[in-house]
Amino acid sequence: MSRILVLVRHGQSEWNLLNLFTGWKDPDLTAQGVKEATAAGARLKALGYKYDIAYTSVLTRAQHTLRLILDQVGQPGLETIKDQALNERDYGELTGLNKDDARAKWGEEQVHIWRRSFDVPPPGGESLKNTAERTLPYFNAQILPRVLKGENVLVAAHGNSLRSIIMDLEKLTGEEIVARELNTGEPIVYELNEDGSIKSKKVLAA
Ligand SMILES: O=C(O)[C@H](O)COP(=O)(O)O
Repeated sequence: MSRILVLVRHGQSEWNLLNLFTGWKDPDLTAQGVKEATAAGARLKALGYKYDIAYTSVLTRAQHTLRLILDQVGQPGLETIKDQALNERDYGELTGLNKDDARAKWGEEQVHIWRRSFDVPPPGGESLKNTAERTLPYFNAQILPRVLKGENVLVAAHGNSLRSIIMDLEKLTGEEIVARELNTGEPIVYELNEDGSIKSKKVLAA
């Protein structure tokens, strides 16, 4: 029984490339993002796992990443569940703004607090803590039980929705998780024990 859980942030999106706060907006992958997702799939294929189910958000960049990975691992028809609980954190009024323009307007420190504090939400948006309040109930009710019963599960989602899940899995503090950067298209492969603790963890870096 292998109990594999793969978490992967989508490949580079059009708005990542333009340096815009994205949140719940729905840009697709860039050509570079397509390459990253395809390469992530090839690295997963080399591990040789077969997956029982996949989960993703309702946003195009995560779904497209998942499709490219499933093609690579030879499971293009795998059952996939899409849920907005896995969406990126909502960036509120920052959505669509250039990150450098936002720093010029509100100051470097304030923008850093909005991006990397645990519980200070940007105006009208979600903090990482607020994001965890929707991702974790979903993860613990829908995704984790499938892994614990011995299935292999792939999750393609977003920097901050995945951070909130990683925080819980790895038992990190708010301070520790906000310091963790997730690269686009870089799968993290966990093998879990029966009680949900981590047996092994591999980061499949490019
Ligand atoms: O929504 C966004 O803009 C990014 O995907 C993540 O943003 P961050 O680097 O500020 O967490």
